[in-house]
Amino acid sequence: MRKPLFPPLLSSHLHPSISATSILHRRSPPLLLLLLLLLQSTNPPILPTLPIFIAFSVVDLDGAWRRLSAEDRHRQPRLRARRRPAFDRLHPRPSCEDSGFLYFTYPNPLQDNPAYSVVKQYFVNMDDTVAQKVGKGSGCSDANGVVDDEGACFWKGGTNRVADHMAMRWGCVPTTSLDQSFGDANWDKLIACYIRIAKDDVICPRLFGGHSEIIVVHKDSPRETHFRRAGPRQKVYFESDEVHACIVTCGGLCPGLNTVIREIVCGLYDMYGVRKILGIEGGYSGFYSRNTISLTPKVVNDIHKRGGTILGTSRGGHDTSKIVDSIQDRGINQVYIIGGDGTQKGASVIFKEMRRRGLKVAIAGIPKTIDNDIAVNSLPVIDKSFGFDTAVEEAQRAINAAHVEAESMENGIGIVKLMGRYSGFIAMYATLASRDVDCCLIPESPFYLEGNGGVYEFIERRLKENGHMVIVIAEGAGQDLLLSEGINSVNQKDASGNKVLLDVGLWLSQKIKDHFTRRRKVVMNLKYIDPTYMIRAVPSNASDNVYCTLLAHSALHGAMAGYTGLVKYVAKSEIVKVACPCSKNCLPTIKIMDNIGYVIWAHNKYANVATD
Ligand SMILES: Nc1ncnc2c1ncn2[C@@H]1O[C@H](COP(=O)(O)OP(=O)(O)O)[C@@H](O)[C@H]1O
Ligand SMILES: O=P(O)(O)OC[C@H]1O[C@](O)(COP(=O)(O)O)[C@@H](O)[C@@H]1O
Repeated sequence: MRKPLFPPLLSSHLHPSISATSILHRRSPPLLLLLLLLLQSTNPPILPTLPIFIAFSVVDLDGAWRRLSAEDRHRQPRLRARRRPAFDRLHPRPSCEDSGFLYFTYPNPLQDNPAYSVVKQYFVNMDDTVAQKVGKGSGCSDANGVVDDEGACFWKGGTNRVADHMAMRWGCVPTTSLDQSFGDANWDKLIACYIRIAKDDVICPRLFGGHSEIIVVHKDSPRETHFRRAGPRQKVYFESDEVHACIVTCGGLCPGLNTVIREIVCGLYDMYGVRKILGIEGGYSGFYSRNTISLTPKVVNDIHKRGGTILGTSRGGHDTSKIVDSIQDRGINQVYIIGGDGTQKGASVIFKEMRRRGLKVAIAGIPKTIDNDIAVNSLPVIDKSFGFDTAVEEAQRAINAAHVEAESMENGIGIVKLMGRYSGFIAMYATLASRDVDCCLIPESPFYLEGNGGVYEFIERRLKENGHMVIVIAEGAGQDLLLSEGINSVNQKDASGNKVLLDVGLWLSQKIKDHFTRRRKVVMNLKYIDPTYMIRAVPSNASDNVYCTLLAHSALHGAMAGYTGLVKYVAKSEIVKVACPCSKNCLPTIKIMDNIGYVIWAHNKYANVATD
C-alpha cells in the first residue's frame, strides 16, 4: 500500500496555513520539495525522517515562518505582519489597506462544524453594506415621478426600467457598490415605493422576493453613509488556537451585560473553538491594576440570569498606554469592550495606539447605554441599545405602584423619577407603554412650573378632572430650573468626567407639595418613587437577551474576520459594523464610512413618538 503523500505526522507539524500552494509560491526552489515528496511517497519510504525535514525546510523557505510555539502564538500579530509579502502575492490586498481590517486568511471553521453546516450560505459578503436610508417597496405600479417645489422628486414606484428613467429625467448617478447595479435584468421586475429623491442622489435598488428596497444615497449629505453588514465571513483572520481574547465592561450598569459576556465566551468557544478568553475585572483600570478571570462556557453558564456584570465595572481609570502595554504583554489579540460613549471613545484611543504600535489586535466595541441615546453623526441610525427594553419594562412596575398609590387617595399624585442623563427615552417609552402617566418631563423639552401652560396649572386641571395623576420625570429634566434657584451641584463630576446631576425628582415633589398645600391650601397626597438603580440592576428580559446575543455574535464574527476598531449596532434592523467613535482620522473599514466620526447624544430621536 502506498503511503499517503502527506503523512499525518507531517500535516500535524505544519502550520495549517502552509498549504501545498503556499509552499510553491515561496522563495526557495519548489522543485526540491517536490523531489523530496516523491521520494517519501515510495514504499518503503526512501527518507523515513522526511516529515520533520520538510517541516524545517518550509520554515527556512520564508525566513519568518516556523511552527509556532504556544508563546509564539501570543506574538502572532507581529509574525503575521512579517508574513505579508508572501501572503499578498496570493491574495490581492483590499484597497482599504490598514484601515480597519486585518487580512482574511483562513477558511471560517464554522463551515466544518456540523451544527453550522447550513451557515455557509449565510456568510456575509465582504462588500455587503446597509445604507442608512432604505425605503421598502409596497407594490405600487405606476412609474411616474412627481417633482416637488424644490425640484426634488417623489418617485412613485413602477415596473419600468427605473435606471433609464431616473438617469434620463434627473441625471441620477448609479452606484454599483451595492448588490444590484443599474441595467440589471431584475430592474424590470422592480416594484418601488414612494421615496423622496433629490437631484443628484444616487439610487440603488435591491430586490427581495415580492418587494423591493430602494437605497437612496444623498450626495453631500451624511446619508451617504453606508455600513458594513455584520455576520460570519467565509474567511477569518485568526486561527482558533491562536486567539487570545479578553472582555471588559466599563461605565454604568445596564441589563444584559452578563448576557453579552456569556455569548461572546460561548460563541468564541463553541463556534470558533477558541479556548483562551480572559475577563478583565473592574473596567479599564482592571487591565493594569486588577485580576483577570479565565472565562469558559462553564463559568458563564447562567450569568445571564443575574443583573450587573460578573466582571465588575468602573468609571475613570482609562490610561491608554498602560492598557495597551497590558494587552501587548499578555499576548491578547482580540479585545471586546462593552460600554457607553465614554467607553467607546476609550476604545477608539486604544485602537489608535494599537495601530501606532503596529499591533494586529482586533478591537470590537459593543455599545451599552441604558439611556438608549446613541446616534452617529447626529443621525439616529441606531435602533436601540441593549438593556433599554428591560429598563422600560422594569420602569412599568414603579409607574404601576405610583398609579395604585395615587388613585387610592384624595388628590393623589404619584411621581416617578427614571434614568436619563441627557435624554428621556426611558421616561417616554415607559410612559407610552403604561398608559397611566399624565405628564412626562424629559430633558429635551424644557418646562416651567408657574403660570399658563406650567406644570402647576396642568396638575390642578388633571386633579379636577380625574382625582389623581401620575408624573414621570427623567433625571436630566429641569436641571436649569434647579440651577436658576441657586441649587448648586458645585459642578461635581464623576470619575469619567460626567456632570453629577441634581435630584430633580425630590425637588419637583417638594415644589408641588409647597405649592398646593401651603400656598393654595389644597389637600393632596404625593408619593415619590425613585426606582433608578432597581431598573438597571435587573437581568435582561427575553427580547434583550436575544438582542445581546446578536450583538455579541456579530462582534465576535467581526473580530474573527479581522475587523478592528468597530462598534456593533443595529441600524435599520440590520446589525452593522460602525467605526469606533471619535476615530474620524483613523477610520476603520471602508471609505463609505468616512462620515462616521463619533457617537453623540441624540436629542430628537423620538420626536415623532412624542406627539402621541
Ligand atoms: N474621552 C475618553 N477617552 C478615553 N476614555 C474615556 C473617555 N471618556 C470616558 N472614558 C473612559 O470610559 C470608561 C467609561 O466611561 P463613562 O463615561 O463613565 O461610561 P460610559 O462608557 O457608560 O459612557 C471610563 O473608564 C472612562 O475613563
Ligand atoms: O450613578 P451612576 O452609576 O453614575 O449612573 C447614573 C447614570 O448612568 C446612566 O444610566 C447612564 O449610563 P450609561 O449611559 O453608561 O448606561 C444615566 O441615566 C445616569 O445618570
